[in-house]
Formats: sequence, C-alpha cells, structure tokens
Amino acid sequence: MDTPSSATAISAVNVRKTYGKKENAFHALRGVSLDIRQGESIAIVGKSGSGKSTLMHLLALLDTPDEGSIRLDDRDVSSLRAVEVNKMRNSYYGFVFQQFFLNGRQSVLDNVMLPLVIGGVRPAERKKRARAALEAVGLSDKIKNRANDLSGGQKQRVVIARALVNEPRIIFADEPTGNLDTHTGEQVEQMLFDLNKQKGITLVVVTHDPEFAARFDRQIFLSDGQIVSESGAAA
Ligand SMILES: Nc1ncnc2c1ncn2[C@@H]1O[C@H](COP(=O)(O)OP(=O)(O)OP(=O)(O)O)[C@@H](O)[C@H]1O
Repeated sequence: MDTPSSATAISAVNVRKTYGKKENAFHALRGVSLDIRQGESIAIVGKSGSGKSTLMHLLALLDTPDEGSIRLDDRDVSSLRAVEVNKMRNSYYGFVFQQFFLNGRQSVLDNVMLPLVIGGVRPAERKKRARAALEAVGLSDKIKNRANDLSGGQKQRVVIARALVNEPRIIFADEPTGNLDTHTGEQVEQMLFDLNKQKGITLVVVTHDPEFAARFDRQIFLSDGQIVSESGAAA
C-alpha cells in the first residue's frame, strides 16, 4: 500500500474558528476547506499563529468549528452524539502531540496500553498488542521501564507506539520532532513515513521544518487562518 486511495478520510468544509469575544475576538481560522484522502501524508505549514494547531484540533475532533463542518465517513461530525465522536476518535485516530504527555510514573507498557483500556479491549489482548507496537518502534527491551527513565527520543517512540496500538486510520502529529536532536528526529520521521507507506495510515502533521514538510505527499500553507497555497504530488 504505497499510494493514497481516492477515498476521502476526512474533510474540513469552510471551517471558521474564533477565540474570545467582541473586541478580544481572534479569528484563528477564516474559512478553510480541505479534503484529506485515505493513505496520503499531509503537512500543515505556516508561521507561528497562522492557525495550524487549530486546524489540526478540528480535524482530530478535539475541538469544534464555530461555522462550517468536519466530515468523517461522509457524515457531518456535528450531527453525532459526543459519545459517538469519542468512540470514533479513540478507534480511528492516533495522536503524537507534545501536550499528550506520557505518565512518567507508569511503565512504558501501561502507557502504550492506555488507548486499548479506553477502548475496552480485554487485558491479555491489550498486552499482546502493546508489545507488538513497542516492538515496531524498537523498544521491546524497555517495556518494564518507567516512562520517566527514557531518553527524549525513546519517549517519542513510546508516544508513536501508543498512537499506533489501536491500528488507527489516521495519525495526527503536532511538531513530532520539535524537541529532538537531528539524528533522533530523523528516526522518528522515518518511523511515521513507514507507517504511512507500509500500513497505509493517513498522516497529518503540523511542522515548522521545511525539509520535513517537503517529504509529504502534500503541503498545505496557512497564513492568517486561511489556506494560501498547496503543493505536492497530489495538489
Ligand atoms: N484558546 C485560545 N484562546 C485564545 N486565542 C487562541 C487560543 N488558541 C489559539 N489562539 C490564537 O489563535 C491563533 C492561532 O493559533 P494556533 O495555535 O492554531 O497557531 P499555530 O499556527 O499552530 O502556531 P504555532 O506554530 O506557534 O504553534 C494564535 O494567534 C493564537 O494566539
């Protein structure tokens, strides 16, 4: 599976998002439309404050637009009940976000099993799947370590293992290599692209790094809350 299919994974349709009210209102997204195809890799780029994380949070169903809609499986997400949205987020999505910290006192294995606990997977099965995910990121020898006792790059690999343990359709990553040294950052990048190319997992990443962005099928450039240009093979 090395080419994106024509099926749409998720769409934003003319979404707008404003933070604050009246004279303090800030229009973070001002009418953004975007179709993300199943299996493609897409980088969202733009200056600080351009609305990248806001767009990512809407696509990831972590926040809701003030206007416009997010469509998943051809359904307007706003028409679904919260419990259904939570279920979809947990089963379809994996997250590599810096603010989604690991629990440092828990073992690496427990951290990776968390999405499966939330998803109600039984204990023997979740252990098996978490071990397989940790093996995929080369951390089989660290499963019993406390998450605090790992290097930055190892922690990021645990986060990736946690993101892929529920076999998501889409992985969302916000500056996944931001805090890593060049070599470790490249390993983490490669791991994400391998998941995209080998397993067909759609990859949506926010980054400031132009070299990293250039490796994606498509780059979306945001400025002042609007898409100002797109480039890449699929554009
Ligand atoms: N909760 C909030 N309340 C008020 N303003 C906010 C909030 N979240 C974001 N903003 C503002 O919305 C704008 C877009 O923020 P966003 O985080 O989407 O930008 P970004 O492109 O991801 O920036 P960065 O690259 O610095 O992370 C910024 O000006 C920010 O200050």
